Amino acid sequence: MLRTRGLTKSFGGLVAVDDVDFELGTELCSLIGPNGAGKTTFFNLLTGVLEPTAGTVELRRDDAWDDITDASPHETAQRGIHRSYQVTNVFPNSTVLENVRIAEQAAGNDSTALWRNVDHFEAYAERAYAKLDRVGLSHRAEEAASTLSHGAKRKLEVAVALAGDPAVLLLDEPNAGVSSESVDEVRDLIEDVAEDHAVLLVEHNMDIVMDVSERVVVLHQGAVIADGPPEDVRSNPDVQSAYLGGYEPGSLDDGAASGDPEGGLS
Ligand SMILES: Nc1ncnc2c1ncn2[C@@H]1O[C@H](COP(=O)(O)OP(=O)(O)OP(=O)(O)O)[C@@H](O)[C@H]1O
Repeated sequence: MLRTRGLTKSFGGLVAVDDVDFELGTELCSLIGPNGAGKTTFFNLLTGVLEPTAGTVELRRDDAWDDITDASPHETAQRGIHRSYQVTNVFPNSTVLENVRIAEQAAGNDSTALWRNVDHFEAYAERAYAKLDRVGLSHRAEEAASTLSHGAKRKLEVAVALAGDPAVLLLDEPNAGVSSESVDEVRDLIEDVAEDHAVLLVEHNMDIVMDVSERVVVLHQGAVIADGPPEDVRSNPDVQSAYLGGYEPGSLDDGAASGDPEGGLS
């Protein structure tokens, strides 16, 4: 579906992503690692936000690999790689539905014609409504996005990322800042969208990662130090010393495996 070869990004003397060979299939794969490991930089390279120092990014289309290393963020989105952001990134004064409809319109590459054609407008609104339904927000469709709780805004972000029906979804900490009562809903949402998308998930909550992932890739100082099923990664001594630090399922209340050296979920 999506692969990198020798992908590298340096910022001056700092190698943030270091010679990464990675391939994402039709699966739910999590990318984990301590703060500063290079996860966000890796997402930025996959989506054209940053240009790599070296290496390639390729997307599978039919039976061939397309080189998208130099594609812009807009082009990568058009080609079917969508992303949700670590920081909430919605238009607060637009309605919940408008936020997704605008994304559907942008994905449809129909941004000017749309305003002249009522049928198109309604078709996009319908698709947007379906996305809201999927994330459990259709009952808030007509409210301003600013009125949503933080957790509901994260769901809206996922709905925006679903707009245009991408093949690949990159979810950057969809659970960040979500209240503890809503964690299960976010987990269910991640599992649901993985039913029909290839998903690469960055998530610091190890209970979620170990529960939902088919595969876990661990970055440390920009390099991949482990790649495999969650149970293998969890027991990998290199991963334990670089990141997990004694993590046991359900131990998050103790602050283990939070990615934050001082404990607690970041
Ligand atoms: N634009 C930039 N200029 C200089 N250094 C950067 C830049 N972006 C990231 N870095 C550095 O690259 C390294 C990797 O950062 P990155 O944000 O990718 O890590 P991360 O794994 O996403 O961390 P977190 O879990 O805290 O989000 C860090 O040392 C960071 O300070």
